[in-house]
Amino acid sequence: MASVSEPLQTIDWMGKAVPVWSMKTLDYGLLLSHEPSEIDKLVNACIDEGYFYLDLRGIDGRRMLADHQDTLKLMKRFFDKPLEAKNEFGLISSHLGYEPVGSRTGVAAGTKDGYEMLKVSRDEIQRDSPKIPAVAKESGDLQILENAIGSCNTITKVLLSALSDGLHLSGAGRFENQHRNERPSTTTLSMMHYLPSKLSGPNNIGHQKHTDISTLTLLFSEQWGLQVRPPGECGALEMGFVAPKPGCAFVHVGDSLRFASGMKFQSCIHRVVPFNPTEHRYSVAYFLRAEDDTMFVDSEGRAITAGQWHDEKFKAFTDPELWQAMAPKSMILGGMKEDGEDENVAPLFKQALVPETVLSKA
Ligand SMILES: O=C(O)CCC(=O)C(=O)O
Ligand SMILES: [Fe+2]
Repeated sequence: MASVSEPLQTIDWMGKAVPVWSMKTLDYGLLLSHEPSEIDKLVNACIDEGYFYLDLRGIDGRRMLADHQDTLKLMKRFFDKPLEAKNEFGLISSHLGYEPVGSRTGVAAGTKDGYEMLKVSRDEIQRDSPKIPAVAKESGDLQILENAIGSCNTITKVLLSALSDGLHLSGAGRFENQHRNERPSTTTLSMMHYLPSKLSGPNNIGHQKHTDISTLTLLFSEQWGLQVRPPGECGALEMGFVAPKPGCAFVHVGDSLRFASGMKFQSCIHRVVPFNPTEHRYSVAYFLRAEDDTMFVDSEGRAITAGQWHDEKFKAFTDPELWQAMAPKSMILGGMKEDGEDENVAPLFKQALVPETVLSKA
């Protein structure tokens, strides 16, 4: 497998030099015009890395960047509200509703996650009275959410269409045809707020290592914290940061697209660490997922529907750490292989967080 994958640079994080991995940049306008060389570059990014930047600064994508800024303002207002208001409906289903901090496993051994999350599904936003907490339904909010979901949906379908061209798929075999809006799916917009460690406490840290369930993930974050393990010859390489890039979104290939490509494409192995434990970090991920009854063959050779894969993996995300460790690795990492173990980051956090904890008790 040809790979990126020399780190261009390193960055100092918690007293260590950590790689900053480079990523290819794809141009949204060129993909929309079906420019052959850009389509080749896209297919190669999915085969070689399973992630890339998508440049949205041209006239076709700029609208999405504006929608994202509106979403960020909405999120900041929402996450500032009292827990009871945010949790008005709780988690209605795995892809719709509010998840408080600590609902899943964290990034360091023995911890839970360090973020709260509001999810609004594409199916739900198309209903007459979507079940969204009243504090995210104030004047203009619904329009903001609809615009963001609509923009993300269009962009991810443009990517799918370019990939179908690149793989010479036709008719019902094209990827877009398994992602029709009117068929039930778990497609959703997830808005995440990572708390500063002083507020989350030392036992709630980051976002565990995983691959996404989705077909494609369009991820917006202007702040550092996202790390990936690039695929290498013998398994994924060392975890390293990827830098936020102005005007660009991150795109991850998820398990469903890896399965649909017959394992030709890589799923992106990633996690989130508190790059700066004193800051609030906000990120927005649109998970484009296949229609629930789409059939795949997973990395264990099982025939499975997109709906079933989603439910099994969502359960694995929320299972206690011990159960997760006992489950086949093909679940959390979608069958992607790793070269060696990740360093256990727990001791780094212990050192860094103790003074904060002591301070807050003083
Ligand atoms: O917050 C981020 O930057 C990434 C979140 C993520 O990996 C996910 O929600 O699947
Ligand atoms: Fe993810």
